[in-house]
Amino acid sequence: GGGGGGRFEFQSLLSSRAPGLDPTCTRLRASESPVHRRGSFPLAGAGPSQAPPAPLPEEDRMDLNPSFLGIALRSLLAIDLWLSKKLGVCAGESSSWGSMRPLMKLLEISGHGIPWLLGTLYCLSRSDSWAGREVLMNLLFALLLDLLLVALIKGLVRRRRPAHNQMDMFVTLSVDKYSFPSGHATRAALVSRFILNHLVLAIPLRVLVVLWAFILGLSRVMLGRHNVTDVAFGFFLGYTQYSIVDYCWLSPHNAPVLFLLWNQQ
Ligand SMILES: CC(C)=CCC/C(C)=C/COP(=O)(O)O
Repeated sequence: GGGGGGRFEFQSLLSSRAPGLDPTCTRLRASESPVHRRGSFPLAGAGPSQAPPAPLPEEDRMDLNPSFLGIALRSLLAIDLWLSKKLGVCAGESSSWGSMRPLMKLLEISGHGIPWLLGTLYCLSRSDSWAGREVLMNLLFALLLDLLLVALIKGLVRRRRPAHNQMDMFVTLSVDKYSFPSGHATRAALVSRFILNHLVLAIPLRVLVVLWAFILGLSRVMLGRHNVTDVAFGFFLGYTQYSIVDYCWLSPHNAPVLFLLWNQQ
């Protein structure tokens, strides 16, 4: 990793073990030692009358798998940090695409939770049809579910934002100091799937909605707010959240109290 954050993240991966103790090596040594002890490999000078190799004990065979997984995860993390640093071209005014920063920040506001929540509440208050109210009530439920799940995962994972990020975001919650997953990416995927499923739009507008979601996700990395994996997982989570909302769809039949309460406002 070139940047401070990347370097630190690598170091934290390495320093999670005792100094000089590489778990990969430790595992390999642990796996090798019983083999050697049992003389499973033909040794130089060993006669042909040597007994056939004893099968590896169960725990030794299983022990190799986590190290492969570990190596794969560490490689993915290394690629993630490297690519995110490369793509963070609007991270500061002096960055190579620094002049695009205001535009990226405008995009950031377009996917922020506050305009979406306030906009939905406003439309709900103006809506005069049951059908419209039902869709908006579910959009509100989707937005709140999204905020809750993202805050929960951010608080559990606690992945720091990239070191090159400037923390100058418009209204944040305390968990927003963490970066995994990107709340803008979850909202972009959730809201765009919601819109595509519940609004009748002409094809060019549908394309625009998908483009907005994609560019918003990309802009998170370009602004240096997130690593690529934060955004990729955010898209996945937002897409899945829509399935949850669709499954639990609120209607006057299954949530009559909610609709009656709103009606009396
Ligand atoms: C204050 C409210 C209602 C929402 C916070 C929205 C926010 C700032 C999310 C962080 O998004 P990223 O994880 O993409 O940076």
